[in-house]
Amino acid sequence: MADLLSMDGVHKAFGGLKVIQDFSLSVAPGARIGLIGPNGAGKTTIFNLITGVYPVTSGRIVMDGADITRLPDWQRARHGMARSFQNIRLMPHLSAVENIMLGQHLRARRWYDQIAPLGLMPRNRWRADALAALEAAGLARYAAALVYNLPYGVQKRLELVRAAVAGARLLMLDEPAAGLNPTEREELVAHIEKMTANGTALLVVEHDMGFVRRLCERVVVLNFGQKIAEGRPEEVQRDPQVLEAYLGTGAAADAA
Ligand SMILES: Nc1ncnc2c1ncn2[C@@H]1O[C@H](COP(=O)(O)OP(=O)(O)OP(=O)(O)O)[C@@H](O)[C@H]1O
Repeated sequence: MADLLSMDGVHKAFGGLKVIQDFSLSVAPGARIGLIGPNGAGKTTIFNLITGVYPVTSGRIVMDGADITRLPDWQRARHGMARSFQNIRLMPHLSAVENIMLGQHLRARRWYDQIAPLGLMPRNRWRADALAALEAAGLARYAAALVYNLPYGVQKRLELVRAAVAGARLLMLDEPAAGLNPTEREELVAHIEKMTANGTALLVVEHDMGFVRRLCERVVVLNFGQKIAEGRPEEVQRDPQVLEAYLGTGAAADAA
């Protein structure tokens, strides 16, 4: 099957500092991949290179057959990638349903969606669709609530609904489990599984290996900007190079 996303021989340097070296990655449609590694290994930089926050120094990034290496970030989003907990941050002073409608706006491609003034027919249709998406996600009771009044775990789930209505085929989650209690974490795992059951691919940066094991069938390990291992979570966790990379860090205990 053709890759949804591929990175080929990607390098990134900030001045003289080589942060990513010869990194390649293939994400098939519907794949669920965890990106792990010690602090400062380059995980967030990989997300920034995929989404176009930073240009690559060299190498190539292809999304769904299109070379996106030199595209600005907003054009990359149009190719169906959404990054949660960063560039699709919720608007706290809008209601849950209004936040979901912002996601729909991202997807609006038809001419009448683009030009119709807010408040007319498309807006009503978007509201109905947004309510349906909240209902399907089990979050309908929060539709009218202002986001800043909602529990953190619910806010994270709302971000996923928004990415889904924006038509994301690749969902990139940056430390989704951070700051969640065990119950919220379980709810988030169940929710992510539900939101990606339609074949949305998942790329997750996460320190919580339990969370990664639950969600991902494949794990890529970065250390000092280089890929040092890739495989099923249980294989990768036994890899001597991976154990070495984690030695002496807080994550070593999780990875063991
Ligand atoms: N804009 C920048 N300018 C200079 N150096 C940068 C920049 N962004 C990241 N770096 C450096 O790149 C390296 C990788 O950072 P990155 O944030 O990608 O790591 P990470 O694996 O996400 O770490 P963490 O788990 O701590 O979030 C670090 O040495 C960092 O200081």
